[in-house]
Amino acid sequence: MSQHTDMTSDTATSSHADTVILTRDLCWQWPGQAARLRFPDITLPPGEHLFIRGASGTGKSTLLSLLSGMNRSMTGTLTVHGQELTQLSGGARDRLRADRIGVIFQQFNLVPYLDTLGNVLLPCHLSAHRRHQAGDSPPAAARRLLAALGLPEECLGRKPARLSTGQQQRVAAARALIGSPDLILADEPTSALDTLNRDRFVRLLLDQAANSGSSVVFVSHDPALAGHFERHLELTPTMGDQP
Ligand SMILES: Nc1ncnc2c1ncn2[C@@H]1O[C@H](COP(=O)(O)OP(=O)(O)OP(=O)(O)O)[C@@H](O)[C@H]1O
Repeated sequence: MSQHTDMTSDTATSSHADTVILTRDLCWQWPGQAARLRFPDITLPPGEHLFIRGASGTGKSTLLSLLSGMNRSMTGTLTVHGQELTQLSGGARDRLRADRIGVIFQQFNLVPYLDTLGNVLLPCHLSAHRRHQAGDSPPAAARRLLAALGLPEECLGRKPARLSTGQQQRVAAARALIGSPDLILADEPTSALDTLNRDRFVRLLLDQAANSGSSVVFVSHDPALAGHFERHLELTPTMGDQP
């Protein structure tokens, strides 16, 4: 049986109409896997920061793939920015993600042939909404974000292969933040960093998200990061839960 601890619903104070994420009874089964992943319900109001913790294999990345619309939940309901993702086509979910969601992947997924500025500006090329939100000069907005995240100026023209892991992480964060998306999803982006840099990065990310009013869902196996977040959710192993 699935045993999750849901602390978001308990602390939710807003109505369901006033949410960035609202999920009920989500589950997913990967092809070839006997166990079905069942996820606790989430109610996340605009501008709030949710920390999702769980050991390796408990389904953190899978849950983010459902929240971002990359995969479609097999059951239940999932509303992001008022749109029911389980009812949308793959193309419509891609559109919603481009316009409303910034994703920081575990391995950053920077485009190797683009330099730092090119990578950060990518969402503005994929979405007119994000371009509009980035203001009169998206390149200037990108530079401001990168400076706020502590990336040295000399890195702006470099491709990802010539950046350190911590620098790549800042580029990935700026790419997620540009154009002030309603929601930022971050998948263990700090796993390669030491404790001091990890805490600094999380603080910078959350401060920038707060500046733009973006909600954040941050997943990690590391409980030490929980103190940076006002909302918490724990995923626990499914213990052989069968369909
Ligand atoms: N593409 C896939 N095909 C088949 N099974 C998968 C796939 N991706 C993940 N799984 C399985 O789904 C379960 C949850 O994986 P997931 O990557 O979501 O966990 P996680 O909590 O993010 O793990 P980690 O902390 O190690 O990144 C695991 O049992 C994993 O083996």
